[in-house]
Amino acid sequence: MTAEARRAVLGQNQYGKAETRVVRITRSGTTHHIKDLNVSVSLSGAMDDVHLTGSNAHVLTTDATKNTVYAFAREHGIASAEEFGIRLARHFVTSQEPIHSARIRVEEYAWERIGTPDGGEAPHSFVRAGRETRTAEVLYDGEEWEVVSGLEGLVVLNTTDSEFHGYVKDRYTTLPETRDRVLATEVNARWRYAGTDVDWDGAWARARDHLLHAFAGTYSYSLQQTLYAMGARVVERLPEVEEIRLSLPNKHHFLVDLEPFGLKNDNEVYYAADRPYGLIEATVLRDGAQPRLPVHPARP
Ligand SMILES: O=c1[nH]c(=O)c2[nH]c(=O)[nH]c2[nH]1
Repeated sequence: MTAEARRAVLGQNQYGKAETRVVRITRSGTTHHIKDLNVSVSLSGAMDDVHLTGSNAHVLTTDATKNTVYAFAREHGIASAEEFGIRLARHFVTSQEPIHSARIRVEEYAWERIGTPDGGEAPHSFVRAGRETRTAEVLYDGEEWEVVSGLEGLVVLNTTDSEFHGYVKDRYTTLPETRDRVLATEVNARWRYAGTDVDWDGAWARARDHLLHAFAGTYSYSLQQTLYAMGARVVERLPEVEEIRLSLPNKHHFLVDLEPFGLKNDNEVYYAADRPYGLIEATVLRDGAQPRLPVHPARP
């Protein structure tokens, strides 16, 4: 086929401002509150012309979408990442005819109040809470809503109650079987709600608690089994959740061989390897629910 005969056509497209960092301070007297978000806006609709003809007549600028994030933070405050995402998505789809759907992704960085020497809390001093981030993703097409909440970077470790044995032994298998190992992972989870009538902060906190309780409470024969227990606990205990997808890197802790130094190592000294790592991923659904969470989510 000649180059002239091969015609290109425009496929799926979206645009918007990615990673707008917005920090909102709310002051109630001398006590201050902080919300720290990274917001990505992604819009789709009647956007053929901008790609094909050079007409920008349908284009709400990415600059304006960024400004909207800041203006809404001022005007409406940020009650939760989900509520803020819903407000933005509704605004873009209902205020601009050519925009048919909006996807808002939010990462939230948690700040905790710094304690005071007398056991109280400083009213306006904060410390960033670890590496963990809360995530929210809102999709609105003018009719249907999809809200997916999640968390990333929640690092957990069990010092026992983890075995791993009975696996396939091919000619390349060298891993020793173990009846007692350290099990550690970084929990990356996203869960999809059935609707939008949800107590976003409460549901998020309950989901996080259930993930932690299942990790701590499961006697594990593999990280796969622990993953399923974590996902199942969230789906079974939170009626508003349809499905959850977990991505768990196995943060291997290898026993160090101390025999060259004449020392025994009875599960006491480990080498924490950072790579490569096993990557265990699965979706857990409410029985009968449609799987809609993408297996490979786009970033940001
Ligand atoms: O929990 C585990 N699951 C695996 O599939 C696996 N593979 C491996 O080498 N170690 C582990 N641990």
